[in-house]
Amino acid sequence: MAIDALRRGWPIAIAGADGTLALLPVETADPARLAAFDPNATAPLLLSAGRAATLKLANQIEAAAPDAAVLVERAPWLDFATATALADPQFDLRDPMKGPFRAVHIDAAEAAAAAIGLARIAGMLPAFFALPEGSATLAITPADIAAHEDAARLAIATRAHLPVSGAENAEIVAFRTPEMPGEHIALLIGEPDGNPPLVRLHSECLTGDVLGSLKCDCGPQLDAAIQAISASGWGILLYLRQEGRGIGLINKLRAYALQDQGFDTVDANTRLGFAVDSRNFAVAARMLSLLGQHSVRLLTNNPNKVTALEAAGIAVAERVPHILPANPHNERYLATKRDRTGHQF
Ligand SMILES: Nc1nc2c(ncn2[C@@H]2O[C@H](COP(=O)(O)OP(=O)(O)OP(=O)(O)O)[C@@H](O)[C@H]2O)c(=O)[nH]1
Ligand SMILES: [Zn+2]
Repeated sequence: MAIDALRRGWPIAIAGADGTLALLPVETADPARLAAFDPNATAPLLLSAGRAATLKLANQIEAAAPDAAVLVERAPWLDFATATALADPQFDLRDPMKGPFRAVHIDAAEAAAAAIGLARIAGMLPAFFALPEGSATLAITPADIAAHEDAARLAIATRAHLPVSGAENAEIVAFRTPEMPGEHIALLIGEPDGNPPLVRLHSECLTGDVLGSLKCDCGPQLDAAIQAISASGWGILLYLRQEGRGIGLINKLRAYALQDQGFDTVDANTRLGFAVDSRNFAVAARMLSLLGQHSVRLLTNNPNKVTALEAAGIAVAERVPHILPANPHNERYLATKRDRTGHQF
């Protein structure tokens, strides 16, 4: 409901333990909606720290996590067009920013943090006009927002035999929660043989998986995972609906536009105001345990996947490298993964 409202450019309110915020999303608002929401033009701008640091907003923000909340004072000249330029990095290089901007204290810190998280879940830019709101307003809570990604709420919805080109003996199992927009999928390949299954956690990548994008390694990794699992006798491919490392397709494509300007995959995420990796691998652990698997051999080059799975209660008996040949378009992306996000190549 809240995601729907934000996409339509409607204000929402979030009631946290330390206060409530009424929020109008910058991405889908317009000057008329802003005037209706904030007739006195006093609402400060809620941004994320990554975005604020990019705008050279305040020194102390450099140290904050990229997806921490920052409140920017509403200077008289900070109109809707300026707010859009602050929210959306696509014009950063073209339009030098106005300023100076000043960060102000956030009273409703829990609601502010939840708002930044909700923007990511909704696949939108993390930027809102924010007004303090009395307790009479109908508001959602941070817990309502967290429920969207609560692995414990996942359940198996249905399962069916699904022969695929790389593995004829396969079964698809679909999972969902009441809140989450997308369904996660497991593809069970082969017959259990008493050994821990060979498992691949594949995060959705529409551009790579469906269109054959050469910018990343996802498409070839998907095909190779099915082949490797099939060849190993038995195992499980989890297809996780965590497009763009959890920021959604539109935001990933915004990150690609920044990469066209020369930023790498890490800096592009930060400039947009997101963490480098927003994925929640507790979801994968929950799926495996619903499938009765508590120990796996994991196909990955990403040590964070091993750590996250183990933290969520799944033993990783072995990490099996999953390295595919580079091409001229993804060479830099793979080098960035090696040099900046700890991937082992
Ligand atoms: N935000 C963002 N996401 C990207 C980019 N390139 C690829 N992705 C996403 O990254 C995810 C792919 O990561 P994976 O291959 O599952 O995992 P990994 O962390 O690279 O680790 P491996 O298991 O070693 O492959 C998918 O959700 C892609 O959509 C990018 O430049 N920006
Ligand atoms: Zn990809």
